[in-house]
Amino acid sequence: MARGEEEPLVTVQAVGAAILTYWIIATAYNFLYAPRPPTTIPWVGYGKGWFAGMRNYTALTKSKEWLLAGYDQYSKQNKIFVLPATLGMQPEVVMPKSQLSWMFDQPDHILSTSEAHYEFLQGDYAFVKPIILKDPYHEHVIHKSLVRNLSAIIPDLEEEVPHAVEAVYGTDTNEFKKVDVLDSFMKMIPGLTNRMLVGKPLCRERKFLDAVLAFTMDVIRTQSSLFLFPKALHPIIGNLFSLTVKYHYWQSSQWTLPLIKKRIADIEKKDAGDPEYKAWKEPSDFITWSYRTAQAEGRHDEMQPDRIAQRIMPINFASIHTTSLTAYETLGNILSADESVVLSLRKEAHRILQEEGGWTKQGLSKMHRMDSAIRESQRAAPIALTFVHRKVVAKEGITTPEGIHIAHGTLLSCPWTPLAGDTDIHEHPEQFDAFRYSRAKEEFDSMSNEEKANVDALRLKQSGLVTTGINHLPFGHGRHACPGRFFVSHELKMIFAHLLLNYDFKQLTERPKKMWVIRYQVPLPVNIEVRRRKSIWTPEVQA
Ligand code: HEM
Repeated sequence: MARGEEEPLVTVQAVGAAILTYWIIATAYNFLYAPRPPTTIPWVGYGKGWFAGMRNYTALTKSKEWLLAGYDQYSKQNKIFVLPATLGMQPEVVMPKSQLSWMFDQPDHILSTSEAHYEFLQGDYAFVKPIILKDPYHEHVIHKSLVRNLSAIIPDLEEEVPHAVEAVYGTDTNEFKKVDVLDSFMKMIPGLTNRMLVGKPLCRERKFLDAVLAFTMDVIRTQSSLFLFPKALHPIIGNLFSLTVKYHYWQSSQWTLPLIKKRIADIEKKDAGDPEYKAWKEPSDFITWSYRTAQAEGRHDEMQPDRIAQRIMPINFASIHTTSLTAYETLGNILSADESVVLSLRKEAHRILQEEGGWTKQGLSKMHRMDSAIRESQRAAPIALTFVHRKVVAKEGITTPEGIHIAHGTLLSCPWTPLAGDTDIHEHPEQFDAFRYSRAKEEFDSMSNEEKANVDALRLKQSGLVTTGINHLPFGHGRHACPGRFFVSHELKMIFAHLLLNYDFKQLTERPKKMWVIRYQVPLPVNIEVRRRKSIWTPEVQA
């Protein structure tokens, strides 16, 4: 530099260094002040101290190993332990099986589900407005209405499933088509979910479905990225990420708002006794359920069209990825199992369809084999290491049955993956045994009445896809267990029945591989070959 020339105060390097320093300090501050489980209980991972904490933070592929080790060492002795924080995720106090019922029994003002969801899903930014997850009224609506209206939904699904399947798997009866399994379900499920949420014809509008799907991806991006940023930066970064959330919501609302407004106007006319509406029957979908529930409960805020339109989005979020992943695991598992599995499932679907003349609630409840194959897939290929989180919201904290005090703000969880693979609970848990849960039921069905009298039929029912329990947590358990699971059960059975009866599949040579990053299974691509059959499968015309 020439003499007399002054060095600029602000250089690119100086700004970069300042940002990096701020980042490190703010992240360390977060790390220090985040609610920390007591150090008096065991921690798995590299340990509890500062240095160990930093190593835990960056150990992206270790959580599974740690959780399994903690489960063997502590859960089996009925003790809690801590799964450390990795990459901005909170540390979790993992509850042993013996304390799960206690955990599920705690009231919401002591252990909160919605607070755990709010924090995990970055509710300040990820769902258009914070109120959507702060007061999850859509969950209340689904809890109250979905099961009650299932019978009406079945004929809708029966009509929608062939449409959704054909749009993705095609109708070519000559050539096998290569299909990416997860991608295929991600294309099918939104239409089916939205048949229940907004009805036909909107559930078939590709631009609307694309907006909804883009929204769900925005949520995942916002939620997972914000973990990487210090909390002090969330108002800036979170609001930036939420721009795409708002944009895709806005796109979807161009379709939903006119429909909701028209529905409300129709309902008001019907309620006012308009003679033209005497024969009008309000459609049974999420729009009507939301409006009617809010009306009955005097929730004027929840009767507004834009609020109902916003509430459609988190339900789509709760449905699309979970259902698609479950279907992906199931298809991968049944196609890589012995060929007799597909044959057995086909025989069952064909028999029930013949008996019932179409899909009915009764017929679907008799699909024991398919029910078992889906439930077994959930067990054999869990999508997350720990499930069903609860946040301690009691200001004074909570004391566990072991007598350990856990502070306000701490996260509790259930060790789902270790439970699913526990040899004390399941015989040969490493195997995918498609009919693990249906053999006893089929045996029971073939018994005489005298023989049946000696069997605990209730126990048999408890191994159904929709039955939750401390040994089976893919749909959660207790008051907050997934209210969508009854819909999912019908939806998936109809999809698989339709696929197996109308399409041929080439078997997979091995079970799809799994990869775990932090606490989640990353679905690796599974490609299958599929061809439309010339005629529906029957035991007589198999080829
Ligand atoms: C295979 C598909 C699905 C899986 C694996 C699944 C899983 C779960 C789990 C584990 C929970 C409990 C979370 C907790 O206790 O912390 C849950 C809650 C919930 N699910 Fe699902 N879900 C699925 C599909 C659906 C569908 C289709 C809907 C809507 C129609 C839905 C709506 C909900 C709602 C509203 C809640 C919150 C319940 C509450 O907190 O009270 N889910 N789901």
